[in-house]
Amino acid sequence: MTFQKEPPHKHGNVGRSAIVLVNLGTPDAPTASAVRRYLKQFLSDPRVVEIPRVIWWFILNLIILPFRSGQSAKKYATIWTNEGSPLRTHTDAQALGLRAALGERGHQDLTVAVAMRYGSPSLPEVLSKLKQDGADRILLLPAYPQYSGTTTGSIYDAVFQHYGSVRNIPELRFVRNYHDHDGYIRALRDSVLNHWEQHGKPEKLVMSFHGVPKRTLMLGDPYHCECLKTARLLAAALKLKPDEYVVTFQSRFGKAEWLQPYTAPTVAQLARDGVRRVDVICPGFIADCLETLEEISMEVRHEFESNGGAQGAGFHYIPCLNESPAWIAALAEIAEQHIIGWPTQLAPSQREALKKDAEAGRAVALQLGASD
Ligand SMILES: C=CC1=C(C)c2cc3[nH]c(cc4nc(cc5[nH]c(cc1n2)c(C)c5CCC(=O)O)C(CCC(=O)O)=C4C)c(C)c3C=C
Ligand SMILES: [Fe+2]
Ligand SMILES: [Fe+2]
Repeated sequence: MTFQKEPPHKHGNVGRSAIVLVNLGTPDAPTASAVRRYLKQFLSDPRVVEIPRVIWWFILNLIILPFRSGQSAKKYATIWTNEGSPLRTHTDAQALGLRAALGERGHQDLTVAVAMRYGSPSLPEVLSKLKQDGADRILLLPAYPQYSGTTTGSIYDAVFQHYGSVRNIPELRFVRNYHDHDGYIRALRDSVLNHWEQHGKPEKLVMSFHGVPKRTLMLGDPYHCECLKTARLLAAALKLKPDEYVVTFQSRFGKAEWLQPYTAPTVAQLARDGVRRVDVICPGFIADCLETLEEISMEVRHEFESNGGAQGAGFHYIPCLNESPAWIAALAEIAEQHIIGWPTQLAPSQREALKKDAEAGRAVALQLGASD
């Protein structure tokens, strides 16, 4: 193991605190080549696909990437905006909102950055940049309310791997989950109630979560339990009776069994059963993306309508929390609960002292021949 060359430690420099909002990632463009690059990195992660590496290499490179890249690119094209991928723009907006909300709570000495697990801006590049900027306390805040080894676990992997070659590692803290956090549940409840105030209440609320292979549940992944707990808390907050909502799992990939019941067939059955109005919410996604805007709002809507559901007004997709004020406030609460003890609330005199310390540190470093 070789460690990166780093400037000498700046004696007396208290350093900065930072929060990194980490989301899954998205292609750089809605083209087959950009989607291929993204899917290759994503689907090569052994946390995401647990098939022996050699076998999977052939399936991925000879079957999945050649066929899926073009198909997925067409889907991405239907949701792409002038600003780019919705997942990326919502995550950026959330980080800006979080920075402002924490500032209002007195945490002015705090950087908020965005990183993506796959694609850009990558975790290693963001963590390196934070180090250059003098951050020596970092909170990693995954954009996943429910923990899964396939998502949250993989972010942890990437962070550990990055620091494996770093000599002077910052203090690291990780948010593991917030599937039952009051602020998150309240933000979801408000979003549903706002929708119902404008459009009336449906006969059935479908709470659709991204699926994972059923095998991961059997092997100890807590994701399924955490989804069910979120659903139960949201139903209670909305005072829903058990027959007024259903929990489903979407985005199945491959031939193996995934968590059931599946979203699309469930919604089709509701239409065939004569349910006249269905609302779908995706509480596991905090930012709208391909899986919500295309799969739910287009494909699953089509399932509903082509199985006898009312055209147009019978199917409603309730958007993700995105940058809604209630969600930004909840994010700030979640972050604040994880940065206890960090010097982020500085009085002007303390900030002045910190600056002097940093300057003194720079002077020492210069005497030692450091370049910055
Ligand atoms: C192949 C296995 C996959 C697992 C396991 C998986 C878990 C998982 N994913 C999310 C969140 C998102 N997934 C998104 C897209 C997406 N997911 C998979 C596959 C698995 N996901 C693929 C192949 C894709 C790419 C699109 C496609 O080709 O169909 C997205 C959207 C990204 C975007 O750019 O908009 C999100 C978000 C979670 C939360 C999760 C497990 C809990
Ligand atoms: Fe996924
Ligand atoms: Fe469970």
